[in-house]
Amino acid sequence: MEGVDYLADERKKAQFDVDEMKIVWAGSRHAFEVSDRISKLVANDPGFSKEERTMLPRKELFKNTLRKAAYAWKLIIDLHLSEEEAEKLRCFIDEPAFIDAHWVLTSCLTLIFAYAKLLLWAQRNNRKGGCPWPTRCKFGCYAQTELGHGSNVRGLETTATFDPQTDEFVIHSPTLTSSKWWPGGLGKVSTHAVVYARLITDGKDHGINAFIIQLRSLEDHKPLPGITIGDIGTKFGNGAYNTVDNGVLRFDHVRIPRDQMLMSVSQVTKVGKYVQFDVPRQLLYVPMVDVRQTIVADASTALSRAVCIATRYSAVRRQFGSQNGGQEIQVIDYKTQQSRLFPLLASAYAFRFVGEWLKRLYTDVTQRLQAKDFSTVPEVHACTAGLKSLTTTATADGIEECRKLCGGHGYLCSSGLPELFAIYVPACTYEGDNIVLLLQVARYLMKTVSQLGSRKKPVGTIAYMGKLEHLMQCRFDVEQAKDWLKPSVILEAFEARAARMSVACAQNISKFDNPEEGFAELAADLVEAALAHCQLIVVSKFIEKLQQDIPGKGVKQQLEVLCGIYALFLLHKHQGDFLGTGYITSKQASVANEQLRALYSQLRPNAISLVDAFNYTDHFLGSILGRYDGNVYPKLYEAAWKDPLNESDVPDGFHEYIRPLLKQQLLQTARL
Ligand SMILES: CCCCCCCCCC/C=C\CCCCCC(=O)SCCNC(=O)CCNC(=O)[C@H](O)C(C)(C)COP(=O)(O)OP(=O)(O)OC[C@H]1O[C@@H](n2cnc3c(N)ncnc32)[C@H](O)[C@@H]1OP(=O)(O)O
Ligand SMILES: Cc1cc2nc3c(=O)[nH]c(=O)nc-3n(C[C@H](O)[C@H](O)[C@H](O)COP(=O)(O)OP(=O)(O)OC[C@H]3O[C@@H](n4cnc5c(N)ncnc54)[C@H](O)[C@@H]3O)c2cc1C
Repeated sequence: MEGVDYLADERKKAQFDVDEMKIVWAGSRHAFEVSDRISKLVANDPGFSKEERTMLPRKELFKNTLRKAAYAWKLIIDLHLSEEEAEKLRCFIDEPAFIDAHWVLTSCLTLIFAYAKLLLWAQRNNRKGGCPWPTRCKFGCYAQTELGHGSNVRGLETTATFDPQTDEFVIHSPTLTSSKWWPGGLGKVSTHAVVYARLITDGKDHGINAFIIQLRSLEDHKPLPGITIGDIGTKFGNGAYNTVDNGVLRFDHVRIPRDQMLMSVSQVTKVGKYVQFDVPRQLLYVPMVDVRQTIVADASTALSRAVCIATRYSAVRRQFGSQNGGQEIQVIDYKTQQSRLFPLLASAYAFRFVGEWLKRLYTDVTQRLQAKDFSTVPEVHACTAGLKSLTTTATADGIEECRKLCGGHGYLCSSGLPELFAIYVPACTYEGDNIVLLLQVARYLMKTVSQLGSRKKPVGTIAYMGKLEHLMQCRFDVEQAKDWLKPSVILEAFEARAARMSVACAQNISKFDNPEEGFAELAADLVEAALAHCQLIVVSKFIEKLQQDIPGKGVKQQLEVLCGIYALFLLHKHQGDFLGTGYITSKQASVANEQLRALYSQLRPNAISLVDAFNYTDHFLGSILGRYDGNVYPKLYEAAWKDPLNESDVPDGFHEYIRPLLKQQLLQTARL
């Protein structure tokens, strides 16, 4: 039945002001209003329908994405949307596209610009003359990864050899493995790319640098001479990331003007002299930090979508326990369902707040860079790398868990979960493989531990290492479940665990003659230590959030419950670390679990309202199971009939393949 709110009773149970929570989730009243307006604009516009996306063949799917992108672009111009509104439009259209890269390029929002802006900043500061970066009527992509090398950026093979005779670079792909492979937007759309290649002057290899290269004609869109480009093929999942033209690119001695090198860390003069600037070489990598912090901010959006679907459906779905012909039990009331679902709900909120914090940290770093202060680059690199790894792994796993939480119906595309998973899961790989990134955090931690005796005091997220003596000795000395709710207790537990794991790794590495050999041998332990450090950051930023003034009846109390669940769930999951490092006893661990169960019970009546606070439209959720009104069964039934297979009662192929078999079977039966 249309118009009935099947979840109304659940909504009545809320013990907090949902509208105020919506503002906390959005980040501010202004951010809420923009999101609310733009999400409704998209939801009410049939031009942005997603209904048939998982059923379209690749070519049609891709063309449809091009149509949506052009339509979105027109709306931005016609409605005079601001950058903030345009970014929300991109988010709520909910279709990964080449346009993601283009928007970064032209409006400071898109991916490529994120990469280019720091490089260009340095370029502006070190070089006179205009900027070669295309700003109008062009589409860009970021071409770093090659067929043979992705993680190992230093191992890239594409060459950029300077020719002083013509004042040009010759760009070349010397081997098959040097083919650029994966860049989004490259395969069919981009006219330009930022290409990472080895700089060679006078026969000498100066390592990786970035170049802006035109790839396609602006007249007929054909690849320019010497350039081979194509799409790399269909990817995992129906619809999903197949809306993006991830591409392959090869150069055959392509010439570009000298000023198309992004001279951020070094320069090549007209006579071919290589000049290294007085800036850290890592500046070349800083743009990756920009995209990683965006990915952290996006993780909470993807996870909250899955959690919203699974929570609403868990309140609608009933199994077992009917008495005297009454209704069965809502599956959300099973403790096992709660212990799988509620930590994910808590994680969505935790990732939201750590994402906000990371954005502020990153803004601070970019301001420092403008003032040529590079001191905080290592910390922001460790934070973005580590949090990108933690949040994307937890989100990808969380989406899959939400699918399972929805039982069989979660496996239908109409649940929205398979496609959400297929779109999201590459986040564990792109912009840095998650293990490779945790190893970067581990390097930072080992460096910090080795410098503890020096005068360099650890600051920022690593400040806790400054009280190492205390953290190595302290013991958790309280016994009651409610003690686990004290922020200072939780914080010390996570600090002691992280510090002890790092120190143990450092001690084990020191047993090797060669520290690099030790690092390689202990890599698995180092990844665990890095994860413990990152979890500490997330927990501590949640606790910091709670110290702010949070208006609205019951809002702060709900966030306290969520924070407790996030921290105690991690403690339960990684009990081995906490027990192994000797900070808590097994009795204290069991008391913590008791407290965790109590928090689940406190959360239960608020569950539906806590997901309503995400303020997602049914269009954005794209899920029958997650519908706001809970009207699941009639809509599932209706949707089944829209499947192309149901267009006729007798399927194509019946006469060729089924009928002869049936006849054969009939004959055999007759012979018997
Ligand atoms: C809800 C549905 C979803 C909706 C979709 C929309 C989503 C929108 C958001 C997402 C947008 C787009 C998605 C797609 C984007 C994908 C783009 C890409 O994938 S681009 C390719 C990215 N590639 C990588 O990330 C490669 C990973 N590898 C590396 O980063 C490095 O090579 C390395 C760090 C592993 C280097 O290793 P190594 O060789 O040991 O390093 P070096 O010797 O070169 O340097 C070490 C030195 O540098 C410091 N360092 C390293 N990285 C950085 C950095 N990024 N910033 C600052 N400093 C860095 C490192 O700490 C070392 O410093 P020392 O002082 O020497 O210790
Ligand atoms: C959807 C998608 C979009 C992308 N978009 C772009 C783009 O726009 N532009 C671009 O340039 N690239 C892009 N990429 C490429 C992406 O950045 C790389 O795939 C990523 O950096 C991982 O590198 P790799 O593929 O070389 O993995 P590998 O490094 O080959 O990883 C394979 C395995 O080896 C392990 N491994 C590797 N090195 C180490 C180590 N040192 N220690 C321990 N284990 C290790 C990894 O953990 C992993 O398990 C995209 C990728 C995807 C999937």
